[in-house]
Amino acid sequence: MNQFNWDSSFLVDFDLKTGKSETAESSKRTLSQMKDMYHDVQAAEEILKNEDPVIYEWHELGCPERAGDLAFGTTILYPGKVGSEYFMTKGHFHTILETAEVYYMLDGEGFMVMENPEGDTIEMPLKKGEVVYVPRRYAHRTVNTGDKPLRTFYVFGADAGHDYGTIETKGYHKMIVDEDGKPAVVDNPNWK
Ligand SMILES: O=P(O)(O)OC[C@H]1O[C@H](O)[C@H](O)[C@@H](O)[C@@H]1O
Ligand SMILES: [Fe+2]
Repeated sequence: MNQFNWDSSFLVDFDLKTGKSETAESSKRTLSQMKDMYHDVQAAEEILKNEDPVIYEWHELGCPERAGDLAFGTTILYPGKVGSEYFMTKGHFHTILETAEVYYMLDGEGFMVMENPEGDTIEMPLKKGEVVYVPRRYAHRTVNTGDKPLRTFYVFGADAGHDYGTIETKGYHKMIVDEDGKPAVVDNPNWK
């Protein structure tokens, strides 16, 4: 569904408090759809016995995947943990690896966890009012270390594409866990 004319101008609503939009389509990922991304599989199974929580939702405009266009929207990542690991997005490389992205932090606190194919990693702490620049070639995942939703507004080159497979099979080098009530960056023992 594409209700916007990307060859003309248009206006769209985004509520910069809630991150929600009346117009943009919303999609969600629940724990059952991404339980294998978490380190503590047993903790994930325990939660899923009682409920299948929404981990995050995002609003997008169905931008065509054309070079030169800009895709943008918002993501709302809910607070919570699976074992000691904070709720996070699935994360992806861009299929066109040389595509950067910016995220403006509307609310909340957390980390942008990034890594490139060479294994260089960046764990950038984020708080409300900051813009994080995700450079070309870096996979990116948002982690919510706070107790309220982490809300971001994002923009990236629309032809970038999403490569989920690499992260699904290899995982990330680093993970963000709760250590005595504070977020800590640790090596992911499951990294392949
Ligand atoms: O693609 P995920 O890692 O699941 O995150 C979901 C969405 O969140 C972000 O805001 C991105 O900019 C989107 O491109 C992405 O599809
Ligand atoms: Fe991206």
